[in-house]
Amino acid sequence: MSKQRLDAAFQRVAEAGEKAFVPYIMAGDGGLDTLKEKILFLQEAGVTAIELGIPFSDPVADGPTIQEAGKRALAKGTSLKGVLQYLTEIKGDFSVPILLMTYINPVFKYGLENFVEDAQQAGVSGMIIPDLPIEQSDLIAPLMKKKDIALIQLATLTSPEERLKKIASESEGFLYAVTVNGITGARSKVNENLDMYLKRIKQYSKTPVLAGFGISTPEQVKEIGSTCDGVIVGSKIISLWDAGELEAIKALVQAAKE
Ligand SMILES: O=P(O)(O)OC[C@@H](O)[C@@H](O)c1c[nH]c2ccccc12
Repeated sequence: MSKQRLDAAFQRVAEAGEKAFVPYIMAGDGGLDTLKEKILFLQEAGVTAIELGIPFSDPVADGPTIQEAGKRALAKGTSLKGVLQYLTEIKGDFSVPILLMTYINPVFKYGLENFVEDAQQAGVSGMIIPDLPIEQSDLIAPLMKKKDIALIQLATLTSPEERLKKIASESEGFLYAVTVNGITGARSKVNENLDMYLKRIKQYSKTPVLAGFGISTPEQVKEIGSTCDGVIVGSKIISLWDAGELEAIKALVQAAKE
């Protein structure tokens, strides 16, 4: 369970000579009862893990596509507690590792210990908390270690070298390399200095390095994947799912395998 499931998934990808592909979806978008169907579809498509977003009223890092998905999920009454309860019910029906992406505020409201306990019960493998800086991660990291849940850290293009080293050495599961300065959302052009940046963090990191933000085509998956261990795609997955373009989602996942 938990973190081992994630580590094993990355190991399988590496052994197969492929790149990891982690889609982001918003929990409760379309109603929480559609979540199992999405998880099973993505598992079947061959994703490495799923980043499951918890909707939040003040999502500072999210671009328009994810903000809208969050609003729809909140309108359906989705809460952190509800998501963890639902996962606890369905966790026996799939094997793909689940990573929760939540802002820290709902976690504080929940209560740190209860949250980590319930996340473990729900079978969660890892956590991404974008507004919890590494300097403050001691608040929750020891609790998560005890429950064997990975705390995934984010590196950004503007992180100073020393901080980058700290982030890279402390990240668990994988290191999330944010590839743009700004918010989430599909972009047509890839940042030109990306190559150097990804190579640099790869040197510091003991875990796989996955690039995310602005990736939206199979070509970008291949191009960016070639300089790191895999990619994360959020906004594009959400808009393709909304449009019913499931084949295009499969093509994105497939691009990481070629
Ligand atoms: O949507 P994009 O541009 O493909 O980026 C991934 C991103 O959506 C997902 O990882 C994410 C959604 N919300 C976040 C907040 C912070 C960091 C990461 C995220």
